[in-house]
Amino acid sequence: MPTFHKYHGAGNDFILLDDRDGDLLTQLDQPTIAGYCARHFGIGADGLMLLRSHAEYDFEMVYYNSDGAPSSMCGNGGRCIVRFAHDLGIHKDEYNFLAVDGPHRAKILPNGNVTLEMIDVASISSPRAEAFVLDTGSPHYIAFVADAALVDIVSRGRAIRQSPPYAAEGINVNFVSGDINGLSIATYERGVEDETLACGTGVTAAAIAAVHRINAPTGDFRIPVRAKGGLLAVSGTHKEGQYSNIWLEGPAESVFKGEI
Ligand SMILES: N[C@@H](CCC[C@H](N)C(=O)O)C(=O)O
Repeated sequence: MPTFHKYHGAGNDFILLDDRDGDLLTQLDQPTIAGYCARHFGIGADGLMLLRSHAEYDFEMVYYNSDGAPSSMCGNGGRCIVRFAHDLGIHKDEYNFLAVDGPHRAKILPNGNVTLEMIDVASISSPRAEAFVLDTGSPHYIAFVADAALVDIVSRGRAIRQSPPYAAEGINVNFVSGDINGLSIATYERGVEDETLACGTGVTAAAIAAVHRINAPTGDFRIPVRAKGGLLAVSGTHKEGQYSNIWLEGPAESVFKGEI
């Protein structure tokens, strides 16, 4: 097996593999990926990604949750794979890569942060007061609470994730406090089945839900979001319940590399 690389985005950590030669995908089955991601018996990570060649894009991102199953979009993973591409010598002013939810643009900012364009959002439901469900590339349940730091994330998050409307497909569950001036968030992630220190699609969903919740007038927004593993920011444009030009910004850093 090749060299592996470990990255994190605000504490959401990933194993990255360079599969530009195209050999790895078929060698990796679910137990193998889950074994690499295992915290005590493996490398340890919330997910694993392959960076693959693509004829029309700078690269393709293939993402697996730590349970070893392929999953939907990972926002922090997308930001980390851009940093990984740069570290592999793929240098662009603006990256254009393909992920499971379609093409994404991204930039490495002068301060070292990576900003990633996320999919538009046009559909938000509210299953109960102060709760919102939306898809930002991955499905998210957002519950506004008085203080996200005081919530028992694993027990309350798991109960919602396993509840009848969501049990089959799964959902990521985020507890959020604050408002459009600044949010704090804690996330229970599907496919990790535990709390993670940050979740990029969850942070994006929380910021959009915060705008939606107050029925904000048409305009642009930029909301800092404090996750347990670091500070991110979400900017975008809101017009009559449609959210577009959404960018997720935050740290994306190399941790170490090794041989499997
Ligand atoms: N950590 C992620 C989300 C990864 C996918 C998620 N576990 C799911 O299955 O939906 C992020 O940063 O967005």
